[in-house]
Amino acid sequence: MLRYWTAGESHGKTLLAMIDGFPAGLTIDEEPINRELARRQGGYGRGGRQRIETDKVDVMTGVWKGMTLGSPIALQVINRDYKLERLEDLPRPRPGHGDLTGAIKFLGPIRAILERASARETAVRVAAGALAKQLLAEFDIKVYGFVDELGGVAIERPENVDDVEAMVAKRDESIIYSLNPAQDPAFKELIDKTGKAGDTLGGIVEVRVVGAPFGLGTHAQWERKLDGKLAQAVMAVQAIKGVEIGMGFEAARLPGSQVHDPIHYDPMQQESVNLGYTRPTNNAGGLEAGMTNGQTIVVRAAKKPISTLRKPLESVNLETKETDAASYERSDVCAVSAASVIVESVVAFEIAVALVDKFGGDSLEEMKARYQLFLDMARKR
Ligand SMILES: Cc1cc2nc3c(=O)[nH]c(=O)nc-3n(C[C@H](O)[C@H](O)[C@H](O)COP(=O)(O)O)c2cc1C
Ligand SMILES: C=C(O[C@@H]1CC(C(=O)O)=C[C@@H](OP(=O)(O)O)[C@H]1O)C(=O)O
Repeated sequence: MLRYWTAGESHGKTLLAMIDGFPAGLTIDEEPINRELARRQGGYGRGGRQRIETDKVDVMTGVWKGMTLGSPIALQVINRDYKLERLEDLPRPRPGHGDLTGAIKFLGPIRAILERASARETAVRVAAGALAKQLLAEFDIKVYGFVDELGGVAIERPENVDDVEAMVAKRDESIIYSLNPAQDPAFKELIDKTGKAGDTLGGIVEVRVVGAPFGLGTHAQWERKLDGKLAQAVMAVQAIKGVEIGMGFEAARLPGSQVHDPIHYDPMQQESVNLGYTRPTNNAGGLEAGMTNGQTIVVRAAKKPISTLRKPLESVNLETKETDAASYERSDVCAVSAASVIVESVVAFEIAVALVDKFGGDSLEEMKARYQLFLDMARKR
C-alpha cells in the first residue's frame, strides 16, 4: 500500500514527507520535483514569505544511484524562515483558522496550532505528488491543473485545455504563465484592490488526469472508492471547502438524460487506454461507482479566501475575553494559483496509490507487466 505522511511546522527547521510503499526500480529525478515546488511558490497575491523561501527537495532515503529501492522515501524541504523558537503566541484567534478551536482542544497556545495548520506544509505534499507523477509517467498518465475562477470571476480557459501534451508542456515551463491569473492585468488589479482594502480572495481550480486505465479504485467497499479517496485528499488541502467530480453539483439540477454519458464503441481506439469505449460526454469526470472508466478524470475544488485579514474581523482576547480585532500576521492575499498546483499534486498521489493497489507495488517492472497483462485481458473481455 502506497501512503505518505508529512511533518514540520511553518516556521520550524524543516518539512518532511515520508512515503511508504513506493515501488522499487524507478529512476527518479529531483529537478522535476523542484520545478513543481517553484510552481507552488508562484502566482500573484502571495505575501512576503515566498520572497524568503526558494524551496528545494532533498531526497534523504529510499534511493540508491538515483533509483528507488522499495524502502520508505523521506523527502525534505528546509524552511529558510526558521524562527519558531523566537515567535510569540497570538492573543486573539483569527476567524477562519484553527486558532480558537485548536487552542481549546489541545489546551495550549494558538501558535502550536497555526504552525502546523499552515499551508506551508503543502510544500512537501507537492514534493510527494511530484514523485508520484514520475511513477504515473511510466504508465503514460498525466496530471495537470489550472485556475478556473478567481474571486467569483471566471477565468478564460486556456485555448488548448483539452490538449494534454500542450498543457503538460506549459506546466513544465516551471510556472505556467498562461494559466496564471497574475498574467491577466484584470486579475492582478482585482488582487491588488482587494489587498489594499485589507481583504482576501479565493477561487476555483480544476485538475485533470489523462491516461488512467479502467478499474482504478473499486465499487466494492466505501473506503476504497476512488471518488471518495480523491475527495478526501483534495478536501484535506488547507482552505479547500468544496470538491466536485465531473459535473458535480450541477448534475443535481438536470435530468438524467443530460447528465449520464452514453457508451459507444470505436474499434479504431481499441489500443488506447479507453479500450475503444468512447463517451461523447464526460460528465461523470472519469469515475463511475468509485472506479476509473477510461476517460479523463476531472476534479474541481473551491478554495475559500485567505483567513488572515489585514483589516481583521472581530475576535476575542483569550486572556481577557474582551472583544477585539483578530490578530494579524504576515499573510497572502490570494493563493489560488498555488492551490491549483497543490490539488494537482494530491490528486496525482491518490492516482498513484490506486495504480499500485491494482497492479502491485513491489517493483516497477512487475507493475508494468501486470498493467500490460490487464490491458490485454480487458481487450478480450
Ligand atoms: C497555498 C495556500 C496558502 C495559504 N496562505 C495563507 C496565508 O497566508 N494566510 C492565512 O491566513 N491562510 C492561508 N491559507 C489558508 C489556511 O492555511 C487555512 O485556511 C487554515 O489552515 C484553516 O484551514 P481550513 O481553511 O482548511 O479550514 C493558505 C492556504 C493555501 C492552500
Ligand atoms: C509559507 C507558505 O504559506 C504560508 C501559509 C500560511 C497559512 O496560514 O496557511 C500563512 C503564511 O505564512 P507566513 O506568515 O510565514 O507568511 C503563508 O506564507 C507557503 O506556502 O510556503
